[in-house]
Amino acid sequence: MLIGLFEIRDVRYRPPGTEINLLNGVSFSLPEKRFGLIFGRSGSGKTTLLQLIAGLSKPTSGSICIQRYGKDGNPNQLPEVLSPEKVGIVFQFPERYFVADNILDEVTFGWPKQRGGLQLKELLASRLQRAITSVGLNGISLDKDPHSLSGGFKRRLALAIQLVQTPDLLVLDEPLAGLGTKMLFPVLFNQLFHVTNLPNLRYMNYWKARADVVKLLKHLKQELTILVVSHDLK
Ligand SMILES: Nc1ncnc2c1ncn2[C@@H]1O[C@H](COP(=O)(O)OP(=O)(O)OP(=O)(O)O)[C@@H](O)[C@H]1O
Repeated sequence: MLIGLFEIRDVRYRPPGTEINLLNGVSFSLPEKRFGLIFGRSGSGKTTLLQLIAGLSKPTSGSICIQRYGKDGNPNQLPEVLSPEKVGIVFQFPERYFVADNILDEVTFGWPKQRGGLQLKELLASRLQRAITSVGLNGISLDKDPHSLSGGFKRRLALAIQLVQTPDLLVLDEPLAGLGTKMLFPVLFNQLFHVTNLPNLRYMNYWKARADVVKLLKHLKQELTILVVSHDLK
């Protein structure tokens, strides 16, 4: 059986017009259908790396490719350059980039505008159905305004938007950012001292959003290769 690896080989990146390399010889590999985490302090270049992997900018040197290996562990063909169409990227705080006023338009925003044949329409409709189901949005009306969704459901929608494109690799920048981090103290305080008057439910909902997104990523990693960057190892 062939094993495919996403390989980042000695990648360097210097933004055009600048003198400093933001990335200096980054190399790693991630097997297909596995979950990878890149952990690093703020400003270490994580977002820059994801943007290169997603094809939003080009490495100054080095390569980003898929390499397939045979049973004997040797490459069985030339590496294939990772094309941007095969990568879905979910930015930090993806809800800030929502543009439509209903979920259906948001998910289908990047779809071909020209009139496709019935086959294309059926294909797109089935992809939409799969994406919506796999992120657990199927109970929600597609007429709903994306901005009215809860924090966790906004993240689900952001994932569905990418899944519709059926990427081979999904890269996520700080997927839990803004979901519950500031809520730790009130929840702990309430649990420790059993204060009944705190607006506990709201805090708990934030924590639920975090747990929901983690659960969803665990579910998605069965079918997809996922790479997450975060400054928060926990
Ligand atoms: N186009 C650019 N020109 C010059 N410097 C840049 C450019 N883009 C990013 N930087 C700088 O490169 C460094 C790495 O940025 P990057 O956003 O990749 O880090 P990060 O690890 O994702 O940080 P955070 O966790 O805070 O998002 C930062 O110091 C940033 O200010």
